[in-house]
Amino acid sequence: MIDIAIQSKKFGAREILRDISFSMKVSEKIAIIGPSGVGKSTLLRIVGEIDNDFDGAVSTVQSKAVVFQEPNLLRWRRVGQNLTLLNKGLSGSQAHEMLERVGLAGAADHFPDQLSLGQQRRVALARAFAGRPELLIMDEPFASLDPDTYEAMLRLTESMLAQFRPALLLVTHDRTEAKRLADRVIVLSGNPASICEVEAV
Ligand SMILES: Nc1ncnc2c1ncn2[C@@H]1O[C@H](COP(=O)(O)OP(=O)(O)OP(=O)(O)O)[C@@H](O)[C@H]1O
Repeated sequence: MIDIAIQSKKFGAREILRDISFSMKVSEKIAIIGPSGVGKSTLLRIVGEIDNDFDGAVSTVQSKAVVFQEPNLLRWRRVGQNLTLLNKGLSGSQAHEMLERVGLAGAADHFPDQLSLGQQRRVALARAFAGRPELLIMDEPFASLDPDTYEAMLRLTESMLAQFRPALLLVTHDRTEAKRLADRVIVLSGNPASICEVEAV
């Protein structure tokens, strides 16, 4: 169980989040939706322990991975090394297998810039799942993809979630996507933001 209990998050004098509490069961998938600027990414950064400057508490999760909208690959390292450097204990052949899993067999020795943006996002997905995370955090991972690539990425993510079964905390603008990927949808609204609706899918 991962417990999130944020009493307040401020940037300077401005309060962004207030009284946001929920728990995630093992392998539970939760989507966070809400208007632009409401505080979705701020919430993810707190849960991901990237931002510790808030009032409240979140469970410490030993093994977590974060996928952002940008693939955020190390450009000067080969694709295979992008997987092994960030996942201690992952062998070169295991990295190969993960790349094969995302449809990129043979890409291990390429540099990220030699791949398309869609392929780079697949690498980011392989890197995230390679560590077998207990919690996967995704911040609008499918934004600005063309429709075919979008559908392919969504399907790949669905099948990897089913295979590896991490808990998922996903931020998206898209309610349909939220319902497709998540067991529960949490809607944030207000200023400061709090939970205005929780929808079981
Ligand atoms: N480091 C920061 N310093 C000051 N204000 C910040 C900082 N990061 C975010 N904010 C502000 O906090 C508010 C919430 O931002 P956040 O990025 O969490 O929103 P969001 O819901 O993820 O938006 P979007 O859907 O557009 O990505 C915004 O008003 C933003 O300007």
